[in-house]
Amino acid sequence: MNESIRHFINNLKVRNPGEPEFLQAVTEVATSIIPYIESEPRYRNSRILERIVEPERVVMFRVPWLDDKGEIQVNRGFRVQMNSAIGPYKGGLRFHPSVNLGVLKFLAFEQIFKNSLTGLPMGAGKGGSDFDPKGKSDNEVMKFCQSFMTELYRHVGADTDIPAGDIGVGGREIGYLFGQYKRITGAFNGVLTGKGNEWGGSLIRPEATGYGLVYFVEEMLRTREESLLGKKVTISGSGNVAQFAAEKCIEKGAKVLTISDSEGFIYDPAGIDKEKLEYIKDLKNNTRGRIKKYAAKYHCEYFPGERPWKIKCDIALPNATQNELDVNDARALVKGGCSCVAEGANMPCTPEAVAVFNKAQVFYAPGKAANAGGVAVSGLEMSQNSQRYSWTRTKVDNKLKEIMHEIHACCLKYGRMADGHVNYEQGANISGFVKVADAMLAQGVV
Ligand SMILES: NC(=O)C1=CN([C@@H]2O[C@H](COP(=O)(O)OP(=O)(O)OC[C@H]3O[C@@H](n4cnc5c(N)ncnc54)[C@H](O)[C@@H]3O)[C@@H](O)[C@H]2O)C=CC1
Ligand SMILES: O=C(O)CCC(=O)C(=O)O
Repeated sequence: MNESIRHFINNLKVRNPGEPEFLQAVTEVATSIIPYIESEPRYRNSRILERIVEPERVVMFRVPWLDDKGEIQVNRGFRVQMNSAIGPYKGGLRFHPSVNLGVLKFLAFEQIFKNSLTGLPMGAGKGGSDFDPKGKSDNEVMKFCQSFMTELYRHVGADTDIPAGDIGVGGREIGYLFGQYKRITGAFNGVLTGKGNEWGGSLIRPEATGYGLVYFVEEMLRTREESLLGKKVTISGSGNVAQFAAEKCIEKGAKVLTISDSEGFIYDPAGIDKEKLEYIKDLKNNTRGRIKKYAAKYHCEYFPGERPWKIKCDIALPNATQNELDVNDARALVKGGCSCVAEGANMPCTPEAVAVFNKAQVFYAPGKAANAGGVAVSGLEMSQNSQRYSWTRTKVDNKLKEIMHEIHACCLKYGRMADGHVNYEQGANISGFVKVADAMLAQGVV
């Protein structure tokens, strides 16, 4: 680490105590951006990096609600409005007990570069609550969402800040949040994305993050004249991203061996086929049960409390949560012959794990590039809402493919190393940074 990077990170630590995930995300970006900025005095002199790590605004609020027993529950709500240089704040809401300000700042920070990479006019934000939807009735989730939106509505808007889903926030929650926004404001507009198709949603938005991830993997494989056909894939998570990543892998002729939840993973050596995937979707989206039920139904192994990275594979797709793949997992993957890791989740690989992949010259795609398909189709949902029009499934899917292709090209542009290896992390960081930095320069010191 050079002296300027060390100095910058030390200042950051002092200003953001108790926020390890935020420090991790910024350190990763600063390490590739600072050497670039040193060769571009206009960015250095206008202190773009110092400004970009400060949220433009943070809103934090009380979320009281009544549970099914009539007892009062109190949660904490947040919205981090990180950067609006290239468009209105845009990014998901996470409902999970681990949510705190530092986690949301890391996610909002990543969103700056990701949204920029999509090529669409979207700034960056992220929000959520420490509310845990697990084990709650539909009525309780609705009560919580209504209370959450009763404060959030004054800070968001179709042209100012457009939230969407993330962990614990899917179609059900977006519906309750939208209903309450409409009730309070009287406005039916595109304030949220991930809406249902009947009320302003875009076709392909539910699929977009997982499909986009697989399109990105295909782009990487194509540089080695390879395809997904016959490849063994391990996947973590069993939520929105994992389900549709698995679906697209199966469609492309790959064999999906694992899927997981926060209690453990299943290993199905015969491969998860379409029918088994439908079972997983029903289990997770409707009955909201645990993944171990899959092992009982399909007579395969279940590993309680473990993550799937010890299973030999060609491609690994971490699709659950941050820091779920550590240095030992990375070593096990490399030893098992894995040659491609693409992040469906945000920051699932620790920095030490990424170092192992780089050293072994394994393809490694950071989430801000590989999972950008979700927010990209959210951007397309905003365009359709502005036009008061709905595009076909094929049109949205083709646009998603084009966007993933372009993001891959951006990574190549700034990430190609002297030995020919592509550092996708560096490529994504610099490419995402340049557009936002130029917009900030043009808009003066604000
Ligand atoms: N939904 C979207 O469009 C996008 C999501 N992402 C990221 O993808 C990841 C997954 O999000 P979704 O699939 O939307 O959420 P989800 O709520 O649908 O599913 C989350 C999955 O992760 C698992 N999980 C959660 N915490 C865990 C933990 N501590 N350990 C192990 N597993 C855990 C859950 O069991 C579940 O299978 C997150 O990192 C999210 O930020 C990134 C881009 C867009
Ligand atoms: O679709 C969106 O606006 C949010 C997606 C998201 O939260 C993410 O990219 O991590």
